[in-house]
Amino acid sequence: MALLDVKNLTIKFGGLTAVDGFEISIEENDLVGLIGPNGAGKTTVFNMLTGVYLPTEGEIRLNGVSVVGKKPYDIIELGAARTFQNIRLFKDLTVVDNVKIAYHNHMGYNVLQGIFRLPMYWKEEKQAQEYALEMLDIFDMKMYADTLAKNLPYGKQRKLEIARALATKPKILMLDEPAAGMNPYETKELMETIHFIRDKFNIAILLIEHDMSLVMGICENITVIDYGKIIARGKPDEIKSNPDVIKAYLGE
Ligand SMILES: Nc1ncnc2c1ncn2[C@@H]1O[C@H](COP(=O)(O)OP(=O)(O)OP(=O)(O)O)[C@@H](O)[C@H]1O
Repeated sequence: MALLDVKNLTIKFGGLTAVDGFEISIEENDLVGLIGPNGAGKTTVFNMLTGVYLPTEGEIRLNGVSVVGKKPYDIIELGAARTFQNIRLFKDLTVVDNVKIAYHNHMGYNVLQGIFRLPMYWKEEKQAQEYALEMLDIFDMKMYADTLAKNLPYGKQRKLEIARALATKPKILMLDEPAAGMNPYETKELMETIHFIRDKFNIAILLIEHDMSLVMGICENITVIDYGKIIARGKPDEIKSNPDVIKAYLGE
């Protein structure tokens, strides 16, 4: 059974079919890319996979469980985490608190234990703090733990968003243009980090990206969409030389 199995995923906005019959099957530990020209429907696919949009048609199964109609929070609980094209952090919280918040669904203390600061509360808070610092360490960001998120440079805010998504302990991580706005050095570093977290946490990663060097450099398999439809799927080398893909990108 595939970790994520998507069949005939379709969504219509009024007269526009933004995604039309999208299909993908992702296994544990896969590192795959979703690419396509501007407005092709990539983010709309993510929005359906994560419960932000309700598909007009189609099926999405995560570990065998149908997630169509489920709320984003429930889909996170089932093991799918994502980042956004436009960074969404709690900008007035510290870096470490941003990560701790994501870990909260793994904490077991109840309201009373929390209000009265009972031992269970302290034990779990300590665990959350340690876990969050461990996440930050992976991204080489431990030294920013007490910095407010809004004061981080752009590239580090992007990394923090990934660290926060990882802290929900997903089985699949969906990254929406993680390298957007990064300089070439930051992009290269990010490629290494993405590879590293896939191996360390044994998770699958689905990546939307405009930066071709990043997609071609790390993805084992790539799906290309244009006007909401799949036009190609294959290994990076096959995609690079596919005439339909070249045509879509050059806008002939
Ligand atoms: N809520 C919505 N209402 C109406 N149209 C929408 C909505 N969300 C997306 N669309 C349309 O669906 C199409 C696909 O948009 P989407 O943002 O998924 O493309 P994309 O491939 O992610 O583009 P980009 O690379 O520019 O981010 C576009 O024509 C967009 O205008």
